[in-house]
Amino acid sequence: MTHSVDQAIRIKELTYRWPRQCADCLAISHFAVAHGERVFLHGPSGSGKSTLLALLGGVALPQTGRIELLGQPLTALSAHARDRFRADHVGFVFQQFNLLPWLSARDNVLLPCIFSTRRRERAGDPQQAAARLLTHLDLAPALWQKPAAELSVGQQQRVAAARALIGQPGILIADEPTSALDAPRQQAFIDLLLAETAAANAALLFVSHDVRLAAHFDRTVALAEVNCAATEAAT
Ligand SMILES: Nc1ncnc2c1ncn2[C@@H]1O[C@H](COP(=O)(O)OP(=O)(O)OP(=O)(O)O)[C@@H](O)[C@H]1O
Repeated sequence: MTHSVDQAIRIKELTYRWPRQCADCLAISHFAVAHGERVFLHGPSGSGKSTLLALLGGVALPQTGRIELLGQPLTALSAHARDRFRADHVGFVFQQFNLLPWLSARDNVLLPCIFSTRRRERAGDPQQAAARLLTHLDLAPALWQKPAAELSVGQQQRVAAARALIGQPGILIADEPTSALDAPRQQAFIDLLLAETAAANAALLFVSHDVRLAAHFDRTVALAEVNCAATEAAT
């Protein structure tokens, strides 16, 4: 995709309050991530990181404000169109992986290319792209045909990363993606994430508690710096 706008992620005057809560969880006047920029976002447990990612994924909608991804305002899209947009342009690595347990590791990686023609086209040969990513993530070929449910947690995390990266989405969002990996694999995982996002000029928003990882990224943001709801709740 040709990026005609300067920011991959742009949030303006956003507020979000969970149902039945009496205070906003998020109040962000401005937050943006440029194309090709790799941002490390951190904050304590309960500070709203996953809530922000749910909004960026279009799974929840803000009560006020605007979220633009690759120049597309998410709130202007129907639920179906948001799902389509996400499949085409956003790769997610979730804390809980969300792999389909009965599908093989390789078929899980190929899923975005089934749901999105754009991802399939950008992958070139999807089978080869899946093999390349799984190899870079050090998942032995003997495991590629195994159902995801029979993989270790660390192996599932790597499959989830390959699935997010296949077909070069313009935005990659990773929520605690290295929590189940040992130190050498954490490093390999982050190296691959950075290399793949650089190759695609994709924006990377990497969320983690582990601030030791921040040094790998272009910019570090504490959610409390941009979330005024946190300031209000704390005063
Ligand atoms: N479904 C929900 N309904 C109501 N409140 C919610 C819901 N999910 C999260 N919250 C509240 O929103 C706030 C932010 O939660 P969130 O999960 O976004 O934090 P987090 O920073 O991702 O935490 P963690 O690092 O522990 O995953 C918390 O106060 C939480 O209780």
